[in-house]
Amino acid sequence: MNISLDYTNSFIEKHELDHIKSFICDSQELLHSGRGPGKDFIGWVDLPKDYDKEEFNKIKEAANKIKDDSDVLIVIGIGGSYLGARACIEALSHSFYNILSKEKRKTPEIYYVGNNISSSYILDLFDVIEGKNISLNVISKSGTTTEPAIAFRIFKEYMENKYGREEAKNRIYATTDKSKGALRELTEKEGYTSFVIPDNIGGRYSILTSVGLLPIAVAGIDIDNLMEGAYSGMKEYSNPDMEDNICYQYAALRNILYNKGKDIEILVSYEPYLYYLSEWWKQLYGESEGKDGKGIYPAAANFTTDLHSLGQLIQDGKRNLFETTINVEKPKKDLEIKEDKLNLDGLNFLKGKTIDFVNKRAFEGTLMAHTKGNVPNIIINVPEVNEYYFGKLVYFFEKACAISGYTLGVNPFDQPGVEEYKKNMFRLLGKPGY
Ligand SMILES: O=P(O)(O)OC[C@H]1O[C@](O)(CO)[C@@H](O)[C@@H]1O
Repeated sequence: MNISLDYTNSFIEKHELDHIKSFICDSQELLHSGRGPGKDFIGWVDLPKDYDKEEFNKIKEAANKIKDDSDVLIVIGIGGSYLGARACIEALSHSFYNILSKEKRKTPEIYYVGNNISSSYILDLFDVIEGKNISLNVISKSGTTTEPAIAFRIFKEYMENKYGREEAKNRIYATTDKSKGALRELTEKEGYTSFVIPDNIGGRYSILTSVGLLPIAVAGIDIDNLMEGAYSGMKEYSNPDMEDNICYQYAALRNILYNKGKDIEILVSYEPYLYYLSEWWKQLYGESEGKDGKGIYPAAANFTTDLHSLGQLIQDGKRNLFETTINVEKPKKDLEIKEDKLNLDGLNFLKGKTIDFVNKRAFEGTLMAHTKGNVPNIIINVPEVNEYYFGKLVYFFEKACAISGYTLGVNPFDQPGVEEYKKNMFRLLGKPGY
């Protein structure tokens, strides 16, 4: 059992892969030699082996304390300081995690703030957490991002009013740079328990650092197995021979398709619990590749839901897109369809089949239809969604993104374009200096 790649429906010929091979090889050399653009942000490459074990144990201790003394964990962060934790927690926890009874869930409810600037969202959350014991994890590498900074100001005050300043300090956990930034300064001043985001790992590559791991561990997810899966990916996906490396093949296929005018990639899944994995993936690929007037637009769709909304466009619209489907081979749970005496819905032909059996036929039918509609399809088969394979899949996407970005000729580790909206917003808000 392993993650595998199927590109038999990608409309890509062998000679096209042969042609791009040397470019992929150069990209691997750039990344592994540490001489490529953005070379100061490649700490994630060896992270699954070289991670700070002391910090890792500190994360587990803090997670246990939060599990013991809190009904709710509030996670403040945006982009790479938010999406990884949420992607993992949603993928590996109950579909209705927060509203499950405490006896069944056993771990704190988890809510995310600071990922938007909606006043209604914050005020509605106050209603949800009323009367509950709270811990707060504020996550920001720069410590200056507006959305989480505003949310933290509000929730810090909330915590201090609820618990008093001393106990609030006991319940606030800060994840930030080791020495720089406003959040680090505040953390030192207040004496919060804090976690370090390594200098050489950018936000969108930080899921397997304390950024993702603390909330993930609070949700009761086994972070040892997660790292083990990532480590397996680190070893397997460093094979320089593209023919034996599915991660490099994925990077190659995307570039070939992009060069043929397919500049939208739809990441498809048939499991709603993978919704936030797609959101995480969107940031990873969007921020890494979308620059210098280039880049594939990373879109996402959840089937079969979106077959009833986007399906028409994918089947018959402009042929500028391709699909990458995450196919979960073994469902986490399954249930059988029973016979109905009246059979008014005409579904008795499915008697004895399972819901996942139907889902898989929907996948196969869609693949056939979209391929017939000239949509190139790449399939990533994942044996099952558990900690191990989730960690491995994360590493697969991270490594493929770096290799794909270098092959595209961009620096996959910067994001200069994100500053533009901030400058305008600050000027409109009257921030000094803008
Ligand atoms: O952790 P920080 O510094 O608050 O940054 C959050 C996010 O903002 C960005 O810097 C820009 O969107 C992302 O790269 C990053 O993931």
